[in-house]
This record gives sequence, structure tokens and C-alpha cells, in this order.
Amino acid sequence: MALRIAIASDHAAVDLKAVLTDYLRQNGYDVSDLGPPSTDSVDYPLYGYKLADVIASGQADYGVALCGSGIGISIAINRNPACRCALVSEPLSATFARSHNDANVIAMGARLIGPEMAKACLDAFFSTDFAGDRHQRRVDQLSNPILTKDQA
Ligand SMILES: O=C(CO)[C@H](O)[C@H](O)[C@H](O)COP(=O)(O)O
Repeated sequence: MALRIAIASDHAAVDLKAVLTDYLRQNGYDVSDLGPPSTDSVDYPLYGYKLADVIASGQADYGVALCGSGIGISIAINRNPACRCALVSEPLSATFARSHNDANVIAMGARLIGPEMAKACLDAFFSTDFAGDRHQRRVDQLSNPILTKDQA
């Protein structure tokens, strides 16, 4: 079965969202576009929370989150404990986000990078497996901040 990817943005990244949605579909992914449908101004937290809910409920395997800088929507998504959202602007960070952090959402800024760089980041993200081992322990600690915070 194809990987299920949910994609969401704010108004600043609607055009990039369309390009990346087509790109992912051409590459065989099952993509759900959570909006918005136009470049009318919207608030990035609303679309970040919507995407996070879809990841948390298991309706999608991975998320792609876009806003002007990628910062606001990634902050919103990381408020949901089911999400590990990594903001990237080049492919090596996207690779580490998967291999070390087991990120399940990739965020990018449409006002910072162009479509070809964004596609290269997606390629790196979706072709990299989580490395596990010591990284699994650290990812587990991210899921348990209360239990973990006094161990340092
Ligand atoms: O980058 C963003 C949030 O981190 C947003 O996409 C917007 O670019 C930013 O908030 C500015 O929004 P504006 O209403 O388009 O000026």
C-alpha cells in the first residue's frame, strides 16, 4: 500500500503545496491535501493543528507542512505529542530528521526555498529510514519529558 501523506500550508505556501502535491502523487504516494484551497489569508496554527490531528489519529503516515518560513506551522505541529516535525531547508537536514529523529512531519518555508530544493528535501526525507539504536532511546525521551527531565 502507498504511504499516506497529509499536506497542509497557510496562504504563503499554497502554490508550493500544489507543486509538491503533484510531485508526491507522481511518485506514487497517497496524498491528502488538507488545505487551504486558495491564497486568501489564513492562520497557520489552524492548518498545523489540522495536520497534527491527522497524524495523531493514524489517518496519515507522514505530514508535509508549509508556511512562509516554515517556523510557525512547525511550532504548531510540535505541540501535538504524536508529532515530530522537522523544519528543513536543505536535503541533509531532511535525511537527519528521519535517520536520527524519526521525524514524521517535514516542514519547509515557501518564502525561503524554491520548489526544486523543496522536492530534493522530500526525496531525502522519504528515502531515509530511522536508524534506531541510541536514537530510539532519545526519541523515547522526547515522548516522555516529565519522566526524562531529571536524568541529565
Ligand atoms: O511564516 C509564517 C509563519 O511562521 C507565515 O506563513 C507567514 O508568512 C507569516 O506569519 C506572515 O504572514 P503574512 O500574513 O503573509 O504577512
